[in-house]
Amino acid sequence: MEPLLFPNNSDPIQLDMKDADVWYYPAFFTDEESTHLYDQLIKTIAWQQDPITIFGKTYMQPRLTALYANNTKPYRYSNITMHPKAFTPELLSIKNSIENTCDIQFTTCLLNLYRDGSDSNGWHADNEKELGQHPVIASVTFGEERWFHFKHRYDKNLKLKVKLQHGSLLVMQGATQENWLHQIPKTKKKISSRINLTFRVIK
Ligand SMILES: O=C(O)CCC(=O)C(=O)O
Ligand SMILES: [Fe+2]
Repeated sequence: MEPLLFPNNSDPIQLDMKDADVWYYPAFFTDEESTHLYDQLIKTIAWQQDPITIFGKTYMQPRLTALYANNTKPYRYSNITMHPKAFTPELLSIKNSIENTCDIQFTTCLLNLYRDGSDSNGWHADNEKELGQHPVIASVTFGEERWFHFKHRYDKNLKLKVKLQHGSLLVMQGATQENWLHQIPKTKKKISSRINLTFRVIK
């Protein structure tokens, strides 16, 4: 798979993906802001590790997660039901910055903490019923860079990977979740932690 390489600036790049609408902002937040936000989020978020059930088997999730929102609506995926906590000041400020760009009001943020290269997120689409049709998912990275893989659900020749940089924003919208799956694979490299925030609208 050919990796995509990007200049280090804040101009958005539309990924060349059939049946999808995906934008990448390599440096949405400055390096300094990103490091500050990483340090705050590591300390202030209520990170938890939940058991998940996939095809009838129960495992511990290979990463830590947390859910925050401006309402009390639960989010259900992989047989887990998460109940949100109220947005923290840092989450509200990040949400505000990306809302100005995405022109949409997010209700909810699902956070992931990949502690090292053995933490991962398997192939899936963000297509839960409560996200509605054609959801906008805005995904922010702080800390270690990780590869983000896409594969088309029906045209098996179509795949690509993007290295999500410290301070970057990836926006998936339109029919992306209907037609593509995504994952964060494990890596054998000795790497440190990555925080990911995915802002969503829960109806
Ligand atoms: O960590 C990431 O960049 C992806 C997270 C993700 O796909 C999800 O939480 O649905
Ligand atoms: Fe996802």
